[in-house]
Amino acid sequence: MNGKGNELFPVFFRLDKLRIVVIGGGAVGTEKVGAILKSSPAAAIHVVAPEISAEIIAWSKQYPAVKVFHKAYDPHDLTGADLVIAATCIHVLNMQVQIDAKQKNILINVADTPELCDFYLSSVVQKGDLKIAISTNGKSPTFAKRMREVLEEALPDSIDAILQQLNQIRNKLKGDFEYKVQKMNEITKAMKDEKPE
Ligand SMILES: C[C@@]1(CC(=O)O)c2cc3[nH]c(cc4nc(cc5[nH]c(cc(n2)[C@H]1CCC(=O)O)[C@@](C)(CC(=O)O)[C@@H]5CCC(=O)O)C(CC(=O)O)=C4CCC(=O)O)c(CCC(=O)O)c3CC(=O)O
Ligand SMILES: NC(=O)C1=CN([C@@H]2O[C@H](COP(=O)(O)OP(=O)(O)OC[C@H]3O[C@@H](n4cnc5c(N)ncnc54)[C@H](O)[C@@H]3O)[C@@H](O)[C@H]2O)C=CC1
Repeated sequence: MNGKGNELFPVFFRLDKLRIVVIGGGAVGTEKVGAILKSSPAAAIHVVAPEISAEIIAWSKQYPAVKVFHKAYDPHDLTGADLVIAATCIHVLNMQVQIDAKQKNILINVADTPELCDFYLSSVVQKGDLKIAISTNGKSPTFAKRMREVLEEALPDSIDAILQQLNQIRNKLKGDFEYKVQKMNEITKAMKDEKPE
């Protein structure tokens, strides 16, 4: 393996509780906002740019927490933000947004400069409540996209039914933590042992 491999730590944000500010509303801004809304339709997203795509405008009408601001960036746009995505076509402007965000201790993704990112977006596989995030450590986003397609195809939609059943069992289990761990491990053992045909 090349170097130390992928050292990113994946987490899953509750975006209904956080505000995201996206600077830039062109092709990449649209791709990022679309990816966020696909996973988290209740995400509070402010998009700031002189030109904002028709798709983002449509989303701002469809999703109550998406707001658009037709204006050039200024640092006040970051007020109240928990996460920022800098996705303008102007490299020095993206760098300035990164400096401003760091000064305010806000986590930032700079679309054209992975080195300046505090976090990357991932490819996302979803089957009901099951969600799998894929990262290539920035090495090949296209590989991440293809891996998503492979997993979307390989995992049956019915996998969510298993998850729902396990949740029902989990909620009914009486006993201490150790007992629950042991019981849930027993019930799910076949998932690990069964080899696909
Ligand atoms: C580092 C990262 C930071 C971040 O943006 O978060 C980043 C950076 C960059 N992407 C670039 C290009 C492309 N990005 C995509 C697509 C996606 N990019 C996404 C994430 C990430 N992209 C993060 C790392 C993720 C990882 O670990 O792999 C995905 C997974 C999630 C999402 O964006 O929602 C989404 C797929 C979603 C899906 O379909 O499942 C495509 C393919 C396409 O659009 O079809 C291309 C063109 C082909 C190619 O380059 O491969 C460029 C060069 C720009 C230029 O050349 O000008 C940079 C900058 C650089 O690398 O310098
Ligand atoms: N991370 C990723 O997945 C990818 C990143 N990129 C990078 O993303 C960058 C953006 O590319 P595109 O979206 O295709 O450009 P674009 O030209 O489609 O959109 C640029 C956006 O920036 C806005 N903008 C310009 N001046 C501004 C200002 N002063 N304040 C606020 N917004 C301003 C414009 O109004 C427009 O909405 C490029 O540098 C490209 O290298 C490209 C592909 C994928």
